[in-house]
Amino acid sequence: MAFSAAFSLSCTPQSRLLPAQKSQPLAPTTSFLKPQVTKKVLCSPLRHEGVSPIGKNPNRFSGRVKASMDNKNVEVLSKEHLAVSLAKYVADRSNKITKEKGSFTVVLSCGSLIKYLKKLAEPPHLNSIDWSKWQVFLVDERVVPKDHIDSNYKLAYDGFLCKVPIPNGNIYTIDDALPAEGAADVYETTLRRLVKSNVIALSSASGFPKFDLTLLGMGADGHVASLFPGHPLLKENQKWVTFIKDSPEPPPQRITFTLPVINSSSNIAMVVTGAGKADAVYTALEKDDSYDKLPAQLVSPEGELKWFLDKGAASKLYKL
Ligand SMILES: O=C(O)[C@H](O)[C@@H](O)[C@H](O)[C@H](O)COP(=O)(O)O
Repeated sequence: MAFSAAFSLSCTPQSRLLPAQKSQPLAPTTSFLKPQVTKKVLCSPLRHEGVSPIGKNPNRFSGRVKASMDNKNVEVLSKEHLAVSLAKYVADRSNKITKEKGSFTVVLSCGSLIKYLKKLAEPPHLNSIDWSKWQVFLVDERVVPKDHIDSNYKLAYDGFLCKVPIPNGNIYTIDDALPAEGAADVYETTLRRLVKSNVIALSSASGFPKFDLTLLGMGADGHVASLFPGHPLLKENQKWVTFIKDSPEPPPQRITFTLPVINSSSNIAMVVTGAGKADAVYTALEKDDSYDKLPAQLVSPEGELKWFLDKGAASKLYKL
């Protein structure tokens, strides 16, 4: 089969059965954040939930800090808490949607996102999620062999997928024997077949496939999937999956879901960490009216959009 559900790869089969790692106690690193008053602040006053003062200093808190910007759903957390909160968010949706429709279609981007999924592979989520109902897709993939260091599949498999009991046949990867055009066409054909067989829903609003949950990272330039700022692919509105041969970030050849497919999702979580992304986060969350929008600003799902940020990524939103 050209479009393979691949498990022929580097992670040893035994690793699927390894007991989950013992979770580390959470470090009390998150400080109480004050709204920035020196520039236009679109966020309502910060709410802090479940936090408690550290020692005698009333301005230092452990736990999580929540912000709500207009209607935007944003959580600012320490990296460790981010992984905990993201796992709960994914598990809640998995449990609810699996109960409702008997399956859960999940789209993953790669990069640093994968390491923040680690808590899903630990109790209680490891045992409470019905992994057999997961159908997993990659929002973009580099056109390299699946065992290549640049392969998104390899990253996702080694970092997450091989640690949870998702059936081999439910993970959809590119045909790495094909050039970029062919790999994109075959991936789209597979999505169309899965829509026909009701594995993937179709959005009645857009006519594009409607995944239950899309988990996205964002580059420092504001790119999502392999949709880069100013690139003509951002305007693609017919294809479901397309290709790029001049990616500004290596490797140059990739396939990617198009924006209408991403935006047809029922739920999207943007998971962004690091101070190097603070400018793009600021633009994406606070500059609704900019003319030349960043790809991340164009992410607007039919359902819910939630941002998970660490303090570094949120540092232009608030004065720390
Ligand atoms: O293939 C890719 O390059 C990824 O899918 C890409 O879209 C990634 O998600 C972002 O670049 C963020 O990556 P980081 O979180 O590692 O910065």
